[in-house]
Amino acid sequence: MNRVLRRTWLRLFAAIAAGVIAELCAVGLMALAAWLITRAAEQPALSALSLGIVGVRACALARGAFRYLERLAGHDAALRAVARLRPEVFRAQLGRPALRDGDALSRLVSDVDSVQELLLRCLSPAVIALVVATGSVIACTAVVPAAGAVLAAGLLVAAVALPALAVLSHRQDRTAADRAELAVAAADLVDGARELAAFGAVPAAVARAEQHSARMRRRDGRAARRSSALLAGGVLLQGATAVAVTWSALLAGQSQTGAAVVGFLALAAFETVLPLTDAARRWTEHRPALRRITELLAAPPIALPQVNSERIALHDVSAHYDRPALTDVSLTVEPGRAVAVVGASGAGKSTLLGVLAGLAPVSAGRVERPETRAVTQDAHVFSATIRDNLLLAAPGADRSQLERAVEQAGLLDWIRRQPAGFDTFVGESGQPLSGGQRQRLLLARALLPEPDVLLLDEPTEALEPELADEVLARVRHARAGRTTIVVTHRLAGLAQFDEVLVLDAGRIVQRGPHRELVAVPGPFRDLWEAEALTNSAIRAHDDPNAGGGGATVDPAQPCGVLPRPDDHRTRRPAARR
Ligand SMILES: Nc1ncnc2c1ncn2[C@@H]1O[C@H](COP(=O)(O)OP(=O)(O)OP(=O)(O)O)[C@@H](O)[C@H]1O
Repeated sequence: MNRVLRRTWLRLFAAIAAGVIAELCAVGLMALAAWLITRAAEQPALSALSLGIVGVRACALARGAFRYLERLAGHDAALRAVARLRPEVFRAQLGRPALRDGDALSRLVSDVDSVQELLLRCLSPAVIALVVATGSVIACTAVVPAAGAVLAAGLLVAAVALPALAVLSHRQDRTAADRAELAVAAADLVDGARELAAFGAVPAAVARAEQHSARMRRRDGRAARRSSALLAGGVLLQGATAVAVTWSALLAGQSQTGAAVVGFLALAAFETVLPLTDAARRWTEHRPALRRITELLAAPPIALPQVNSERIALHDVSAHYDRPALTDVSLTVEPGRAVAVVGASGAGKSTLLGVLAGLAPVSAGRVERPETRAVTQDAHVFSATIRDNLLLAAPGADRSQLERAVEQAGLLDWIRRQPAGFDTFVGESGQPLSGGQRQRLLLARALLPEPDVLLLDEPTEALEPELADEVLARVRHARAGRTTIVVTHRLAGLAQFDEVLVLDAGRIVQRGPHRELVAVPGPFRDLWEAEALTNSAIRAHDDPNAGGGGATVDPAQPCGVLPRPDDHRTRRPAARR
């Protein structure tokens, strides 16, 4: 953090210096004005007042000019700091666990903005207040020592006790949490409107959102009352201290002029110190953001995978999100091999693919890999034509290449049926695609540039079993001789792969050609047998005359879908997104 802000400190120092001069001028202006008024009441010769008149004028002009300079230099410094910090923060985030939701992402953006707030509305006012208050106390003490002590006491309460109360009051303030809850409730109402209506749950959901809103209103009211009380307390303290300072000056034998000068000086000094209450509240509000950014920047950089190898090799690679997702995985895939990755849900298949693609965090170990193309489950379909979506991967591809890619992905017939063909507009603001169409479009886009290494995460998950097998077979055929790694839940068609990796709880528990894995007892064989039993039970249910019991496992036969105890996706026709 310091490294990023280093070049900012000088500008910020200049801004603070300008702020200090502006506030000292404001204090001087008040003190001189008090002197001028009380001296004028004594009706001296005009020449006796001229110095005071010039002084008031000079202080007023200088105060305005230096306040302007302070704003200019302060905002310049803060904006430069934020401009430098933002790319650093994004860079630090690269390679770390992906932020899972928009809220976290926007926090990353607003966290950086908080630094600007902290510099301009907390740090700068605090330093200015400290210097000006000290200067005012010294000046007051020089005129009347007793009054200086009273002023010091008053300022101390305003600078310490009121901000402390503001911090305490802010800690009790749950407005931010309430706002977040209300936002979630509102998002549920909007996004889930159809489901709520279908289940007759709209009134209950609206009532819940209204409860949040009412609670927030009540808490907002309480917070506003607390902050007004602190404001009023500050103003009362300011007045009481000014009166006490004036009084103590008179008691010390000062003239009315001297007493008025220190009294007004005290009033002006408070003007600089009272904003500390608000600064303290802001500090409490923005400090967590500063902590998050400091931690992110201080964390050691994560080594990104090396992209200079012909083959893919993982050496004792581990990957963590908030808990381990891959543990000590070692793997070599020579160029041209076709590898299938199977395993239960949450076994770490997508993470492994992400590591191979350089998209998932590596917390230990070493990755060697060539340039890869990866199709992740949440790959994006752009609001554009089918052609534009495809050309994104290979801008120079001609029509026959486009047709070949979509044919391999099993989408050519559907595109031909569209009136606009390849010019059909799809995506957010275009024609809605079914899960299977979307998935095949993404697959075609990945196949189009014919990459040397292609990583596919469940590329046929949303397709009907027969079509899924057909598409996978076409992909294998099209990719013959090129490295292809496919995460899949379907056991059918695995015989086409050179090797099958079985993952369990983040570790590779078995690997080898399909025929070898299925021939020996082990995790893969268990999955295979379980699948065979499931399939025969389904067949028996569909056709009671066919007989369902006593299923035998024939390693030569495809099994269908890999069973997962908690799996709902095998029955779900649409893609996850
Ligand atoms: N971005 C993430 N942040 C935090 N945890 C994650 C993230 N992605 C995956 N995980 C966790 O890592 C573990 C492995 O997840 P992964 O998606 O790799 O499994 P998978 O075998 O592909 O599962 P599935 O078959 O359901 O897609 C899981 O426990 C999952 O909850």
